[in-house]
Amino acid sequence: MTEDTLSAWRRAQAVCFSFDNTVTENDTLDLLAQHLGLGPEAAQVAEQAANGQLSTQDSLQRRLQLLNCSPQDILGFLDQHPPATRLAPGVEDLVAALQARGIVVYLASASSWELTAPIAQALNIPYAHVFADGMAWQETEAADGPRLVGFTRHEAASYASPQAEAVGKLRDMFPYQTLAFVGSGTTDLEAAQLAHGADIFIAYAGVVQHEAVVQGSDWSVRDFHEMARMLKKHKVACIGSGAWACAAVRIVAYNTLHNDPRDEFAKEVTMWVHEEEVNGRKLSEIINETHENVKYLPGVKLGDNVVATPDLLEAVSGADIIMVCVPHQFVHGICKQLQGHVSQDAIAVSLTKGMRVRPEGPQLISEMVRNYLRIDCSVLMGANIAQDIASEQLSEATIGYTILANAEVLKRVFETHYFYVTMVPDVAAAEMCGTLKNIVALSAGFVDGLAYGPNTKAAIMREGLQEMRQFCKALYPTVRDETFFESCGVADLIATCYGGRNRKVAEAYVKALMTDHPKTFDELEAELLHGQKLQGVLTSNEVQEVLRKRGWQDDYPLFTTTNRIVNGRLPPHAITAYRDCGIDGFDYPERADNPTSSQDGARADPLAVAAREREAQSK
Ligand SMILES: NC(=O)c1ccc[n+]([C@@H]2O[C@H](COP(=O)([O-])OP(=O)(O)OC[C@H]3O[C@@H](n4cnc5c(N)ncnc54)[C@H](O)[C@@H]3O)[C@@H](O)[C@H]2O)c1
Ligand SMILES: O=P(O)(O)OC[C@H](O)CO
Repeated sequence: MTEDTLSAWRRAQAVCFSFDNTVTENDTLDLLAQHLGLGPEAAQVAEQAANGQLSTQDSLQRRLQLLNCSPQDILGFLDQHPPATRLAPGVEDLVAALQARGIVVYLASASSWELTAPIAQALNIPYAHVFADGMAWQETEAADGPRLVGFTRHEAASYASPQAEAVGKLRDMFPYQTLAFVGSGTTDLEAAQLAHGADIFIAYAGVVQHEAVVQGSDWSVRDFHEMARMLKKHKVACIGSGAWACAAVRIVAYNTLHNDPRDEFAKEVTMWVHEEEVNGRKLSEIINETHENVKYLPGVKLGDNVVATPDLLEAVSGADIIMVCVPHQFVHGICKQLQGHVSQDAIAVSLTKGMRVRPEGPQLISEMVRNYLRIDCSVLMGANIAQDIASEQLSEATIGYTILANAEVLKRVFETHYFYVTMVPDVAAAEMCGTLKNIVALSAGFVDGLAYGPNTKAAIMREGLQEMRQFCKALYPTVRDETFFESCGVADLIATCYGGRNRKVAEAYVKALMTDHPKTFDELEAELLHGQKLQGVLTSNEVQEVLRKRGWQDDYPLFTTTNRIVNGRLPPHAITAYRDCGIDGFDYPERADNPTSSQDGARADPLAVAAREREAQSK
């Protein structure tokens, strides 16, 4: 096999298998003849065909005449020869491996539909992907009931064989860039060699070996497992190495090593590290030596098969599953660097919670990845506190997808016994929920800082969820209500409002204000998170910019009140008066220099506000 053939096999978008002696380990009509006690006679006809004394069509007719069978004979045959007993060794695994990679599998049969369909079913090939003629029956005077007289080639058939017709139709119907055909007989080879036929022909010689067919093939195999082994394995790379990135990579690295029943993933997982020095050493070197990210997820072994690199392009080299998991303000810069350097066969999945605001409007991170890298991008969102997942506590997540086959691969790479993954065809809602809950987490943190009880927090979370849904629907009208009940929706909101970093820092912000030592969010982020990043403050400013530009502020009272508290325009206890967007006397006008840019992370100075409040109180 040449490099070109291997490359075509790995690129194939569709594979069409021939039937007899290819997916089955026998010729079905010969087996039927044996079942009816006519084996030697049928073998004689087959030999004449092989010697060129009979054409394929004539040999088929001769065998059917010989069989002279009834519908009951066919049913008896199917009963005694169940499909599973007739499959060629390894074909089931190969078909499953192809389908697992999103490669479409077809079956082109010169036998009849009635004999082909059970085999297709055993291989999980949908009937719509099966090409076969039906059986033609005729009442005869000599026999008591109808007899099989032929296969119903439809009148319009302009191809020499059903296999050729299948290849021709696939070419007409679908723009597959690479179509592979697998067969064992001369009609298979002819079908593949049609003008605009298959891109590669693979001779399967595990049951019968025709020298001319082997000679005419691009690749000849005796074992379907060899073809499965030659399929490209998915290689995963993670862009990011913070707390969640590491916890997620740890799952993936475990799965590629220990939980890969289809053998579809390369064992090694690459992780891009935003390089920094920790205790005088490069973090990427520490990770590669200790298999632990001592700064962002200390005490947790990631897996020996995780390879850290500070080189972004090296990280994605050869990867075809790209996880994006960096704080959202950095994704744009990273996408620009990756543009043109990512395999066009790759798929991406964003674990990042956040959005980008451009002059023309908001942009989902998945949309940005899709636009820059020109590949499909799903999202994985959910109630996923990194440390809890790293300690293998039961958790759930939601994959939002546009292409189901990609989501299915992602589900297999992420799901494990403590991490359950569901899939929804709703990228926008899943991603926006993950983004917006970070604002509500700040609101909840204010409530905690003020030491209010569960009723108040529940009220704030309820309103938060309502505004999250309203905002999603306003921007993406096709989002589905059901998505808000998935892990990415209400569950993530609950987890974040009780256990997240945004909540923690917002609580500390209030407590610091209430003592006489107010601190900025930046100071608290550095003090409490040790390098981890707070997303809620930036997101609040970004969302507020959208609300302001569209005149929607009054329609989102909790988001707006939270934003005013974050920027020091309202005191924290205004959170409980969110319905009025603040308390009379505290509703400071918008500042002209309101910092909303997510790129530089600039924020308003709440110290000035606290000073104003103290001054007002002392008057
Ligand atoms: N931590 C969690 O529990 C959690 C859970 C779910 C989702 N998320 C989301 O995942 C995303 C990533 O968060 P995380 O927890 O993995 O990270 P983190 O907050 O733990 O760490 C911050 C990361 O940003 C990196 N960084 C700093 N400056 C950078 C720069 N200029 N360019 C690129 N990277 C830089 C740091 O090296 C570090 O890896 C965020 O959107 C977050 O909301 C986090
Ligand atoms: O710690 P937070 O507030 O960034 O939230 C973490 C996760 O998003 C929770 O699912």
